Amino acid sequence: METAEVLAAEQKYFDHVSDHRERMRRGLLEAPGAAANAGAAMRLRKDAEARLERMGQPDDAVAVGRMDDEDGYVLYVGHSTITDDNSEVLVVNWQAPAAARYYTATHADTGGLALKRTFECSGNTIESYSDVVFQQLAAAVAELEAPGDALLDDLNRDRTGQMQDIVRTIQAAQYDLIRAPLDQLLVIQGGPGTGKTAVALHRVSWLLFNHRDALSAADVLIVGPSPTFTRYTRTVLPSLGDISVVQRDIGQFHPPVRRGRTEGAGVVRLKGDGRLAGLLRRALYDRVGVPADQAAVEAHVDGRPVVFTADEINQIVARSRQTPGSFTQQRQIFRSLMVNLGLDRARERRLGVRTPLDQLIERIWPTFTAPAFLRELYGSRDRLIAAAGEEFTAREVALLHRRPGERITEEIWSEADLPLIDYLESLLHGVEERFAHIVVDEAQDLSPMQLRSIAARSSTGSMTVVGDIAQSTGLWARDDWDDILEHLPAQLPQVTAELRYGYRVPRQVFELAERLLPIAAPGITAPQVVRDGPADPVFRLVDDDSRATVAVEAAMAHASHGRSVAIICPAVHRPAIESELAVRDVAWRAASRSELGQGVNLVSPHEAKGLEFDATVVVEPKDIVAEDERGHRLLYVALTRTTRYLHVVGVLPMIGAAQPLSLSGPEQDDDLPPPVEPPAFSEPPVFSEPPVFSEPASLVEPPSFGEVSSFVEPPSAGQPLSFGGDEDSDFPAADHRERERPVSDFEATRAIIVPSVVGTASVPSPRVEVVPPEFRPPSAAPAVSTPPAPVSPAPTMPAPAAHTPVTSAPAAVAPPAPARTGSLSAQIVELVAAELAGQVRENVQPAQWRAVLDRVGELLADE
Ligand SMILES: Nc1ncnc2c1ncn2[C@@H]1O[C@H](COP(=O)(O)OP(=O)(O)OP(=O)(O)O)[C@@H](O)[C@H]1O
Repeated sequence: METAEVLAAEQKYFDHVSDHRERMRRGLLEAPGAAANAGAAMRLRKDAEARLERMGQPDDAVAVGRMDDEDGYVLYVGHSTITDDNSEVLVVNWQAPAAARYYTATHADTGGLALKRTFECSGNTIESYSDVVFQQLAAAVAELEAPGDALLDDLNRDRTGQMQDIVRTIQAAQYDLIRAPLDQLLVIQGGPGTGKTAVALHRVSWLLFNHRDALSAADVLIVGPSPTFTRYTRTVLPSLGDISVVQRDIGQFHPPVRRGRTEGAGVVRLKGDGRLAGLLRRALYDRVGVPADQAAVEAHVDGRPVVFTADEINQIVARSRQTPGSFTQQRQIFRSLMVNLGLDRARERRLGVRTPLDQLIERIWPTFTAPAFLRELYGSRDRLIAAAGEEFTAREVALLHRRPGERITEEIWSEADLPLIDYLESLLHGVEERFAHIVVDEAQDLSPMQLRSIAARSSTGSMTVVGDIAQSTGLWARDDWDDILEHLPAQLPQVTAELRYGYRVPRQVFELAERLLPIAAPGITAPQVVRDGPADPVFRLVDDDSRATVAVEAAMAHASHGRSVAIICPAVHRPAIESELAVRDVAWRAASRSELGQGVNLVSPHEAKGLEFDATVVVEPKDIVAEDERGHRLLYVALTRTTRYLHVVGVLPMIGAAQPLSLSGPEQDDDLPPPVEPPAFSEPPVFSEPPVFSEPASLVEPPSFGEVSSFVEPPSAGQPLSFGGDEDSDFPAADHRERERPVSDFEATRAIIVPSVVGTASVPSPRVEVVPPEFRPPSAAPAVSTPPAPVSPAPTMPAPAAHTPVTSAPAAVAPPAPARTGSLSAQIVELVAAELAGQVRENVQPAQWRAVLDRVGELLADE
């Protein structure tokens, strides 16, 4: 079939499915109103809300792709299952086992698939498609290893400041991690842009769907490094239909306190140290018991003194402390034991014991709030010394000591105090909110005390921990995952996996950034990038006066093309950049206020972690390097935030005398307005000899960051300095299409695209006309805890009109069978028994019946 015919046929099918989706939507909206009772209505409403969310908007594409097996059976894959009037499956949910082959099929193991088609849509209108023809793969692998058009199109799209789902183009290696078993602590290591965050979020959605008996949205916690990051990622799960997963940033685990104290690096580092847990615990229990210098204590019972010896009380304290539970629970035990003792002592006067003993009890075993306790502890050198024991030096104790605020309400807390308050809170009261699965993103930077906060919230030890050692910066920069894992739960197997292909950063940019790796993170293998970008990085030499102007103009030029652009700027240059933006009346967003989007964004190198933009302007690399003990890693982070364009703006030497950053020459064409005139240096910059800029960037091999003298060659005598090259070609053409770069062993080529060209005539059109009686999942089924059952009723596809008409009549919806083993059957029975029975009695309308039957069909299809 010709491309146009295929498109027309597919569109017809999409329209047909869309009609059914709207019918299902109406049914869902009406269903709660027909429930037999309020409880049933609430259940139906909750279920309907989640399904409506997953279903998406009426103009969203009904499917992301389709697969045809070798027998010509066809199944469409989408965000949600859509069935027709007869409960035949038109589109199957991406998380369902039946959809697995769409993601797992490779040229080496096709799983019985002949073709995989991925659609590019605008709304529910198909704009193009790309086909993977598996039969041709093996022969073509050697010559044509490249990512597919669908993936490239997704990677090249404009960024909006909100992360998008990747259901359409999940790669096989990513899919393996998405559906990895629940009962483990899975570490996903991967370089910048390898899809760690995307995989972790899709994994949550997959787990929720496939373990719905054991896991509900409320059982899952996602922890990000900052509010900005959480805002950036928080729309992905709702777009997958998972609306109520708890997403927090690491600074949110504590009772409400006033934040804003700044502290020196030494203090911050010390407060993150795992030894603090021991110190706090000792300090807390140091407050319990009869002071050593007292042999006895006296209480008054009905006005008469009653004496208790220190020994007998301390024995009760010891007994109470042996009982498992929080400080507060142990205090309850202590209190009841003391009351009994008091009653014994005042046997003849049984009344009146309670009030006076409570005062005594409070003296021996005081009650605290976490902030109040910590405030007192910081304020008392003696208490700190006592709790420090042999584990801390005098200098460390001095670092912790501080003058408390006048009142507890006036106390200002630092970020490093928060995990300590949280830990104290857990000692005092236990952890109220615990989760069966926790995702930790950007885990490589977390302090032991932060990791402890997270670990305390795990009820099972099941976690997905993602990060990149090469991007580990800050005071707790790590070189090894073991340093992180030792603070996380160990009751389940700890499994480490790696993502090896970089999807975000274009080749030209990554070739620059990866030169930092030998210094920044020796031993870490760079990810393999999957595509070329539209332009080489642009280097702009500036002086102190022109830096802000050049950076802002570069950003404005990109913003004028509707791109999201980040000025990644070290703190020392931020005021100048802000005032330049103000002078030019440029509206901009601050990552520090969690605002990200199209146009100009101002982002610190630390805030940039995990984020991405269409273009980035990295300001003064040497000052980024100076901003962190692992400054080269921080620069690596900054350089790897762009999906397309990179500008580096700085004075020479770019990252310090010992590690010059390469300066390249003229950039590729762009239709953007010419950038600002490069600064005119009255004298050569820091080097004795300035570098050449006259050659195209692509010909100038950037030097290694680690080499002292590997700067590009000096210009020939008399040659004018041409910073940034051809002034009219500072930006690449806006519509310049990124080139596909052949990548050997690219994971997508496990399902390699042959020929990955939209509608190419050489692709034999797959047969879609035969509607099989059933579409069975592959025998190599995904690793879920229960083996996938054959789909029933069969998710057959009624062919669109342009296709050969359906040859077999769709099966009627069978009445729900009695409960089999397995949750889905149970759910179906529950639906039918609890809802339908009631509805029948109440003369429910056909549309409402349909909603329930649709649900039954979906459940069966998903199973
Ligand atoms: N299979 C895929 N299909 C389409 N886009 C993808 C795929 N995998 C990753 N991406 C895209 O690549 C970009 C980087 O992904 P993500 O942010 O998850 O990477 P990361 O490994 O977490 O990066 P970082 O280390 O910088 O935090 C995102 O835009 C994401 O949507």
